[in-house]
Amino acid sequence: MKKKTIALVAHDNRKEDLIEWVEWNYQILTEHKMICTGTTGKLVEKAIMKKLALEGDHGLDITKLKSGPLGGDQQLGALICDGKVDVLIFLWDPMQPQPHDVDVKALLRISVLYNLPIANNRATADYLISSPLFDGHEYEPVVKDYSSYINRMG
Ligand SMILES: O=C(CO)COP(=O)(O)O
Repeated sequence: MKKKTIALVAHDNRKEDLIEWVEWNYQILTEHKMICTGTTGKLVEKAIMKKLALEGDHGLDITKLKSGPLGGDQQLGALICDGKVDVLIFLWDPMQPQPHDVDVKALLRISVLYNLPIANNRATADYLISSPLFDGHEYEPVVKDYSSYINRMG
């Protein structure tokens, strides 16, 4: 089975939700690579370590980017442009304005542009993680052909 790279991101008011979801799904998640924005990553790592009763140098495949408002969303967007992310679980907060709203919008836009499977709420995250395409299958999203746009002369 080819490991997928799962990006996990949650705004502060949605972190509890994401961690609960991670606790439900840690067995599947730990079969893949995880990449998170900074604070989310620390919480995800802590939750999985607790589930697996791990300590210290745990060997989990989890990358922590910068915190979202400090550029983590943009780092993740760049990885998506480079085809380095397979799935994005991004529980964003619909009830609170974010100081980095433009970065959030950019991350969502780039995810749609590259036809990335994205979940912005737990129900969709449940559907994604239980899809046969999530575990055990290769899946290459079809990306629209932008060559005429790339080759335009202005
Ligand atoms: O703000 C975020 C996404 O927009 C999440 O960042 P943190 O995981 O660092 O809290």
